[in-house]
Amino acid sequence: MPEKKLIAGNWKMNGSLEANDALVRALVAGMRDARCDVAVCVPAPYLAQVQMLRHGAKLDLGAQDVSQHAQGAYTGEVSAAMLREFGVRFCIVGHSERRQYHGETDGLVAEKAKTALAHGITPIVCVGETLAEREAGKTEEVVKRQLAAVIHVNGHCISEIVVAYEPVWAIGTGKTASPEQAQQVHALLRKQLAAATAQAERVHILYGGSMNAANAASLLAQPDIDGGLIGGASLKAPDFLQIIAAASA
Ligand SMILES: O=C(CO)COP(=O)(O)O
Repeated sequence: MPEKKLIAGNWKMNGSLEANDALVRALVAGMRDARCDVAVCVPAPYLAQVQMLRHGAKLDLGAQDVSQHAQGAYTGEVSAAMLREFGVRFCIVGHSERRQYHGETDGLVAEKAKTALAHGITPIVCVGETLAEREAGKTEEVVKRQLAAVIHVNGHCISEIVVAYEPVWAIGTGKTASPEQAQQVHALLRKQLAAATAQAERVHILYGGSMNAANAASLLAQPDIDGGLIGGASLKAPDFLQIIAAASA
């Protein structure tokens, strides 16, 4: 497993100048002793604000999506080069909300991951099954297919990605995968990475889906859970700081 765990907040479409200011100041003040890596993935209009607020702190900046195109006539899109100008280190790609509401396919997600890597941004590649897929016994098939698309496109630099296992049925529902359920899938993903790179042990595989202050420690204790991608609980500084503390233990 990687040397340090990674705790990444996904703010989704939440925040305001005022709320972000209070949240980031509280995080920066509260995470001085963190022994894990910490990032917040913020809505694009707030990148400049958070870049300024985090100045000098160990808090890394992330985005929630990136265009697969370099530049040009793509109204509404944000390029990887633009993200780099704001000091973005991570970018979520293929979140289930983008797959579900914006029709993102495995192929598109792989293109986005490739574009991010080409610009020195670490893609946080999200995979995960829906409830119907889990109940049909298709969890393994689905996550393998989603990860395979990214491995296939990225080839040799696959060890530079972060993978996030986010079972769709656990996102924003308060239903967390049990540590054993999550570990089972994480171990499968690790094995799949190991078939593609000798560096699979270095790759962070994060768990996401109703991770919170109460359940973080037991999830993070699993051998193949190298951190978390946290939605709701990343919007409350005390909760997010408790998760950071659990990952620092
Ligand atoms: O989708 C998620 C992170 O990307 C998880 O969201 P919640 O933590 O709100 O369930």
